[in-house]
Amino acid sequence: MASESLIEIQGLNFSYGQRPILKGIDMTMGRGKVIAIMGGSGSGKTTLLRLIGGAVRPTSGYVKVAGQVVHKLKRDELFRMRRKMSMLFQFGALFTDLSVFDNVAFQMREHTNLPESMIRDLVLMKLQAVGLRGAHELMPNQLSGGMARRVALARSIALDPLLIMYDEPFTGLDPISLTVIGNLIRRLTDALGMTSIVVTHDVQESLKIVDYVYFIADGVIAAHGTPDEVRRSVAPFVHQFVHGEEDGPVSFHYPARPYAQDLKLEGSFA
Ligand SMILES: Nc1ncnc2c1ncn2[C@@H]1O[C@H](COP(=O)(O)OP(=O)(O)OP(=O)(O)O)[C@@H](O)[C@H]1O
Repeated sequence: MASESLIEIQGLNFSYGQRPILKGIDMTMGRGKVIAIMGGSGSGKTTLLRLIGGAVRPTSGYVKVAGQVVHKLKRDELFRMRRKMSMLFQFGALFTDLSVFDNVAFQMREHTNLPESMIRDLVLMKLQAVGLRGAHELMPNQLSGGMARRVALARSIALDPLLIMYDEPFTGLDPISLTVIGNLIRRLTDALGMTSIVVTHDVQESLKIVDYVYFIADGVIAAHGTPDEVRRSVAPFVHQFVHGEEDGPVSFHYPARPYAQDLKLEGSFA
């Protein structure tokens, strides 16, 4: 029987060279859920997505997707697994010389033997899901930023993935497009029974649409919980993040020696 969780991460450690980036991460992500991963810049969020996608190997521990340990898959098995995952890194650019329709059709033509008539129906269905069926003949340079993201979203669901990973889906959007993209992530996840992982700094927007949040700081899970638990949390780190406070456990200041010492040194130059 298929397990309820799509992703299980156990004791995951990862280093770039000698530098530890992730230190003993444990996570479970259920099917049909939208999960946010938040944390300061450089805390290892994108690295975590790369580990889930099998782009890099853990130093120890593992990531299991649909019951399979990703780093133990053979090359062809990994490619097959990746076909079930979509990764929207900074909302990957569209092919500029292909129409909206052809952008969405691209992977279907590459990876399936479906007849063109069926591809047409499927592409229009995917575009309908993101509200852009009427825009299928446009070229990418005729789209607004928000529309381009919706096309990228339609393209990412072309092959009915089990999992979509979004890296910063809200960056640079106006407030209306931001809500549209957030709601689409939620609705598509529900309609297609996928799992969505959203790496984001946009706390308020993501709390509206996600089922669960993990906060990463210094390579460990600093806090986790449902949006309600996160909103109510008095943990200083979570509070600072949710309320966008400049200083707190995540320091505003780059580490420095005591101020007085620097001032004294400066004086000695006179
Ligand atoms: N290929 C690489 N080689 C060496 N170090 C790297 C490499 N890629 C990333 N890093 C380092 O690993 C750390 C984690 O990077 P990562 O991109 O996972 O952070 P992040 O949490 O996604 O940050 P941001 O929110 O700024 O995108 C950073 O300090 C970064 O400098």
